[in-house]
Amino acid sequence: MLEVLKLTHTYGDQIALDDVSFEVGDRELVSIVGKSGCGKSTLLRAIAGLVSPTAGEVRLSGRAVNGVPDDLAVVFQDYSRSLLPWMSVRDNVVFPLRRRGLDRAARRKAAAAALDEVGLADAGGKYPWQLSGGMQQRVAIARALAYRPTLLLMDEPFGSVDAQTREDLEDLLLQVRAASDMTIMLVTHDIDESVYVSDRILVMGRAPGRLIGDLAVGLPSQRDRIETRELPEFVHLRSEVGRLVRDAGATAA
Ligand SMILES: Nc1ncnc2c1ncn2[C@@H]1O[C@H](COP(=O)(O)OP(=O)(O)OP(=O)(O)O)[C@@H](O)[C@H]1O
Repeated sequence: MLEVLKLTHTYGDQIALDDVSFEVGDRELVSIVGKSGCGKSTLLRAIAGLVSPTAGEVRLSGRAVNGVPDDLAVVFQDYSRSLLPWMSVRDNVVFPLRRRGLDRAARRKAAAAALDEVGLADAGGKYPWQLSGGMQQRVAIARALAYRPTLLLMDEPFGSVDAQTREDLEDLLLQVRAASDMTIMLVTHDIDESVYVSDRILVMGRAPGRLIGDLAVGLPSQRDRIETRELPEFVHLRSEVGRLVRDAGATAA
């Protein structure tokens, strides 16, 4: 469903992405990991049509991406900037649905279902600033779910919440993923997280950003935050990804 073909991007004379190619299949959940500055966000922005690559191409469902595609949603790390503080939680979720051509009743119904799915059925009338960080990120996820994208891009979505909330949100991601047809690409610094939630992990090396690993995660689809992490396959894969990231360049993550 997604093809990234010989993608190169430079900022001035700095090469952020160098000849990156891969494909992602329908309903796959693929994580991108790598040290800080290796080009993960640039790659995600190029897939989202927010950055025009210097060379190469992104194709979504067979069509070249030249701007932000209609059937795409993005969840960013910084929920406080992505949610509109003057709108209720419900209206934040409803807002992008105008682009979907839904009438008012259908928009409200879709928003209520998505808020229910993320465990915030009763929070629709509240404002984002009345919620905890983890709840605000749930709202951002509900907004993406209500939109029913073919492709969901997540850029460090759990990077601004505490460790316990992060685990809850990882489980929420697994749960919403099981209940939908979305393909998901997740940028994360957290190798443990990448192994726990993904079907596949792409590892990027830095300076310039290249793909240095593409690993299948052969864990059962039913995952448990404690038991899955005890499985030998989990421990092995976490070490393998960790080694690739560690040996990829000298700059600290
Ligand atoms: N708008 C920009 N203008 C100039 N250089 C940029 C810009 N955005 C990113 N870069 C540079 O491109 C390289 C890749 O950045 P990018 O943000 O894609 O990496 P990243 O892997 O997502 O990093 P992090 O994990 O720290 O968010 C870095 O060296 C960065 O300094």
